[in-house]
Amino acid sequence: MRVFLKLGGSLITDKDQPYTARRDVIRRIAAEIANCWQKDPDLQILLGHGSGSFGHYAAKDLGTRDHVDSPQEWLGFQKVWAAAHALNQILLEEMSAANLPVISLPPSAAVSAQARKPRQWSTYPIQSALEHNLIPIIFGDVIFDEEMGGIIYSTEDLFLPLLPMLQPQMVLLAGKEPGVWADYPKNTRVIPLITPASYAATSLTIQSSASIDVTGGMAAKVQLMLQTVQAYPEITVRIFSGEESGTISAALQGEIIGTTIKTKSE
Ligand SMILES: Nc1ncnc2c1ncn2[C@@H]1O[C@H](COP(=O)(O)OP(=O)(O)OP(=O)(O)O)[C@@H](O)[C@H]1O
Ligand SMILES: C=C(C)CCOP(=O)(O)O
Repeated sequence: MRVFLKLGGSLITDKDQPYTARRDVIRRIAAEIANCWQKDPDLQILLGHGSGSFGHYAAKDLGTRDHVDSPQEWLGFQKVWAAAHALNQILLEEMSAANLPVISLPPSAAVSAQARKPRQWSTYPIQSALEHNLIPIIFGDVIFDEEMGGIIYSTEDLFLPLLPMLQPQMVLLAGKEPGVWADYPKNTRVIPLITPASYAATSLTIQSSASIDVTGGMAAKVQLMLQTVQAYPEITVRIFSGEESGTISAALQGEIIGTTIKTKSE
């Protein structure tokens, strides 16, 4: 089984406190992944992580989401890069401490874009790492763009172009919400299943993040995941909370959890 797993910034950082990682949560998740990894030799994981109160805070202050031009903005671009990579370093430390064979393949060094569309990405290292039983890590990062100067790709933006080559069976997005709320921000009812047809037929309240965030929060996540299942109907997407112990391993083992996005009902 090949899985793309995103650890959302809302889970691995305190998104309301600048530059604050939740090390205890990251450590517990690393142990859960390690447990699944040891039990299932066929499990292949592309691990992605969001930027939470690291990259998003830097990007909000410096305005780097869609365009970089002036010398000042380029210095801002570097600051967002530094923030995103600082969080990646913490992830690497905790995953390595759990004996997971992680290898970080930073998108800023591998991807180039043109008018926000990925133009070039040498994905062979990711493919080769997966085939040789390593766990490649990618993360929301700054990207050099031939037209816009610099932009930011979220982890979900990065997952999308990798689908045709890597063909995962599942895309798991773990955050702090138990799923997609039908009645956000009242938050009394999680939507169990979203299909392209059900999404088109309902007017759901799916919005951006309540915290500082430059990549569109839940609204962008759901839209990108609908694109995912429309293009690759065999993929199952789950959006769920990784807050409770055992939820990441349950999702990795294929349990139905949170909100499922699929072309048809299960
Ligand atoms: N209908 C909804 N259901 C759930 N969350 C919603 C909804 N509408 C808006 N949101 C907001 O979107 C947030 C989730 O998106 P966010 O981008 O913060 O997740 P993440 O991927 O964990 O973070 P990051 O982008 O830092 O990696 C929720 O915490 C909430 O504030
Ligand atoms: C803000 C930066 C650098 C990346 C955002 O990626 P995301 O947290 O996956 O949305």
